[in-house]
Amino acid sequence: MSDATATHEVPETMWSPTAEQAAGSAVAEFARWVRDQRGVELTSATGRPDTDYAALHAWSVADLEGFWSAIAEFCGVRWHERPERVLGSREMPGAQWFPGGTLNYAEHALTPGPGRADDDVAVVFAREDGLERTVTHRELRDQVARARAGLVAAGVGKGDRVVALAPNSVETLVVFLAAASLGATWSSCSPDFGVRAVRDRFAQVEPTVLLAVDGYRYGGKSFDILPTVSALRAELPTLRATVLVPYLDPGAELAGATPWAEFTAQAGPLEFEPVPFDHPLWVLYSSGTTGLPKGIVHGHGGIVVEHLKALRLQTDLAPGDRFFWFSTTGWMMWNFLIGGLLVGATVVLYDGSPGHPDLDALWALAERHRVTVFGTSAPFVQSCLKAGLRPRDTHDLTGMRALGSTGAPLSPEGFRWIADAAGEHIQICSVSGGTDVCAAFLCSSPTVPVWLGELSVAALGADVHSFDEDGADLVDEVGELVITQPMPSMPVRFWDDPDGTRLREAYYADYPGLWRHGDWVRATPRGSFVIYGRSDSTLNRGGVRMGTADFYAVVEAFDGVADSLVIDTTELGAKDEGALLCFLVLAPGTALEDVEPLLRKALRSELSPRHVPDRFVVVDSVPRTLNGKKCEVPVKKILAGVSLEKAVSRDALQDPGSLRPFLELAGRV
Ligand SMILES: CC(=O)CC(=O)O
Repeated sequence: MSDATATHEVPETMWSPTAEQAAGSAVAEFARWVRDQRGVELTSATGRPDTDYAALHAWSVADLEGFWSAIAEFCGVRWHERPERVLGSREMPGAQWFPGGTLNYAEHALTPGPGRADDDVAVVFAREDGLERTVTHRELRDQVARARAGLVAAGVGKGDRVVALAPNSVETLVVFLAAASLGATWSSCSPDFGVRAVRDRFAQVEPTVLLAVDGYRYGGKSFDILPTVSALRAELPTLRATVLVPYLDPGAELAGATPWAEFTAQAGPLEFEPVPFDHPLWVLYSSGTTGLPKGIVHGHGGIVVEHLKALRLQTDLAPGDRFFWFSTTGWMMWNFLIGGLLVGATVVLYDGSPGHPDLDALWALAERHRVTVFGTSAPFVQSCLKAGLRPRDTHDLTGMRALGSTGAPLSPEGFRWIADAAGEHIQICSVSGGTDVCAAFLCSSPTVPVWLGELSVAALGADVHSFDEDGADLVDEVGELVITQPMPSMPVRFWDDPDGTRLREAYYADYPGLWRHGDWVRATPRGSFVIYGRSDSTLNRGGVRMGTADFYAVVEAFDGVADSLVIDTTELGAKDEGALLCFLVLAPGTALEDVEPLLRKALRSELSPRHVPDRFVVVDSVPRTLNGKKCEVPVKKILAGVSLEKAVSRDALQDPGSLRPFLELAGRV
């Protein structure tokens, strides 16, 4: 694959830790700890092995057992039964982590530890209409114990499934922790999901209890979802109870449902069922644009050690920090966000539109609640940039030390905007991984600089490679992102995939025994990475292949372009065979004639003449999944003549109507 943007020069440094910051970080403390406690002498050329991330990473993948056992001990994993060893089998798929060990996720989130006192705030909750609430660690434990008693009364035990059609709110978190404490398995959908999308997910896991709200607020409007909840209950015959949180209307009721107040009326004991390391903690779902969404099962232990590592070491999160990431309960970033509790940080939950009443809302929230680590998506950064926002001029963001971005590659302009408009003191943590591992393969470290347009490092314990088609390593060339050794948070299995066929097909078909993630990536000689988009939606122009992220970075840098979607129909025998099509959502007041010549010129000079689209087509909106990802592959299929039903599950989309122009183009309406 060629890479038209790679200059092979070291890009501008956007942020760099001071020597004191680096040495004072938890990751440096960990490096000193492994030297002192485990006798690991890191091979470092810098003279400061504790802040030499490359040396630590090299050890973490050369000695997986040593590394993950050190993480478990350094981060204080609470074993009930101690594991016999770290890795039983290391074969992928099917690696056996910490066999014999038992533990419980909820115990890690709820047990007081150094630096977190009972009366410290565990959770800050804010809703877009101004409703706010804080919950201390003591209150959170009490609430979880009550919900646990409620679940027990409903007959929930180890291995049962508890599902939630509920927002990013305190009640949702409480019931998740209560379910986990019992060894029950959790699954959640955001309340804006339609009945079919929720049924396609929840019916698979045959839940015992459903947690639901009466409605939600988004973009200044209230949405009553009681009809959805009723319809859903009718489709889930295994349900023994529905718990209703009166989230919008304090008087809301649903026949046959247990009101929240009644469900949590009993003060119960807070106990933690010890479960095996790979016992199902939750089921997440693959984006599910076609067929039934795949249920990705993660284990208690895998998530505990992965999130401890990611949050304590890579993010430097600790008690006293306030951790925010904009997410709904239908995206894995919710699961990652609440992991802040594992390291004693305060988690800041936000429910609503990130753009209501305007794009300032989350920056105001960050100031009001003194957020220290602020997470968002690359499209949100792009929107703020386009809107000309300068939050540093209107808010005190001096306490914000890191800004995380994910969901799509963050453009170089996005990096510049964060430094310029939010603050150059902020470490830009562009991270990439996926629902599949509920984690990032590529991320940041408090000991490593941030280079323009790059993800600073491969995560510790993640053996990340860029491979060519023959499985040879590439440096400074774009290849397939491949993980060559097991990680503890890889799926324990897919739901209802008894012989593992679907799991193998999803990740292990191309490079047997190795995890192919489906992203284009360039590994730089500095140890940093650049993501070029999904490898299954490549732009292939006369053999010159490029990820779509490059394309969007050029096109969406124009003020007149609000959103875009690029589809290369070359390889699909599509109706428009061989055409590169660029769909544009134009900003108000912009005409295609104004921007098209400029876009052609910019794409020609910044990418290549082959990447100038054959046609630009104006559309009202870009089809996105419920998690906000652009539907490149489904649209490509529609244009190739695949039937709508096979190309995409309409209920998995934010706005199924957004498909219409593509169906028209394919001559289907
Ligand atoms: C960490 C991630 O990879 C999140 C996402 O983009 O879904």
